[in-house]
Amino acid sequence: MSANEPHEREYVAGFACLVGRPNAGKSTLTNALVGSKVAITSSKPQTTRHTIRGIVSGEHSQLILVDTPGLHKPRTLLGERLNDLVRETLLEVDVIGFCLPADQRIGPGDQFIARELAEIMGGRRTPVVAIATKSDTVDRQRLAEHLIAIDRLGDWAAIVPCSATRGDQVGEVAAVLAEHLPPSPGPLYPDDVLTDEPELVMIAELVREAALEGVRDELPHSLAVVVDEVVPREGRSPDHPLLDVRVNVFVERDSQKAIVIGRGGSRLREVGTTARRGIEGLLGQRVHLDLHVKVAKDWQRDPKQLGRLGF
Ligand SMILES: Nc1nc2c(ncn2[C@@H]2O[C@H](COP(=O)(O)OP(=O)(O)OP(=O)(O)O)[C@@H](O)[C@H]2O)c(=O)[nH]1
Repeated sequence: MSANEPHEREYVAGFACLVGRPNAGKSTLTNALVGSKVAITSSKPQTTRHTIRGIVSGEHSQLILVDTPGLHKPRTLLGERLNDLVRETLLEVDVIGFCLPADQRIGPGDQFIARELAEIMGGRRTPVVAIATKSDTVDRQRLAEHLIAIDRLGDWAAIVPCSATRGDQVGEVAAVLAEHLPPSPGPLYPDDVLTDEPELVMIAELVREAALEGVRDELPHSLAVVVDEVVPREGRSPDHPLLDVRVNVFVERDSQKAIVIGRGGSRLREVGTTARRGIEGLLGQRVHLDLHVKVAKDWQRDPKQLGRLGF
C-alpha cells in the first residue's frame, strides 16, 4: 500500500490529522502519541488555520499532527457539507486518522464523516487510517465486531485498534500513520521549536497583531510571521542588555507587501514600534526589532511551506 516501504529507512515527514465525532478520543490519542511534547497552541488567528497539536518524532520520521477545527456532524442540517476550513485541512495533510471509539456502535455521525472523507479523498487519494479507539473498554469479541463494522464503513489504508489511556498500540498507530508520509530530506520542524520556546510564538503573535492592525480586511489570512532569531547584542553591559529580534513577515503577493510596508515604509515603522513595545513588555528587556517583509507565493496551499513558516 505504502510507497515508503519501512525497510528502506528513508526519512519521511509530513502532516496528519485525527478526525472523528466528538468524544471519539482524538485529544487523548494525540497526547498519547505526542507524549510530553505538547505543542504550544495559541487561540490567535495565526494558528487557527492549522493548529499544530504535536509532533511525533521517530528515528526516521516526523509526524506533525494538526487540528481540524469543528469536524463534527452538523447538528441541525443533516447532510450539510463540511466547512471549507475543514475540507482544506483534510486536503492538505498527508494522512488522516479516523477515530472510531470501540465503546460505541458505528452511528450516523461516523457515517457522515466516512462519506465526507470518501468524497474529499476521492480525487487526491489521501490515505485514511481507521483507528478503533478506546479498545480497553470492550472485550475481544466486541472489539472484533467493531473492527468488522469499521471495515464495512469504508476503504481504509489500515485499521488499527488502540487504547490511548492504557498506552496499548499507540506506537503502532504512529508507525502506521508514518508509513504514509512522503520522503523528506529531514524534519520539517526542529524538534524542540514547539516545546521550549513559548516566547517565540508570542513574539510572532505580537508582530502579527501589529501587522494586521487596521488592514485585516485587506490581508485576510495572508500573513505568516516567523521569528528568525533572538540573540543578545554583544558588548552590552549586563545592566543594559539589548536583544536583537529578527522577524520575517511573509505575505502572498507583492500588493500585500506594499500594504504592510506602507508609503515610504511608514506603516512598517509603526508596526515595528507597536510590536517592539509588546515584545519588551513580554520579555522584560530592551529589544531591537528587525522586521523583514517577504513574499512567499501560495504558501497557504502548500503544507510543506506552511511547515517552514511555523504553522
Ligand atoms: N477508557 C478509555 N477512555 C478514553 C480513551 N481515549 C479517550 N477516552 C475518554 O473518552 C473521552 C473523550 O476523549 P477525548 O480525547 O476528549 O475525545 P475527543 O475526540 O478529543 O473529543 P472532542 O474534543 O469532543 O472532539 C474522555 O473522557 C477520555 O478520557 C481510551 O483509550 N480508553
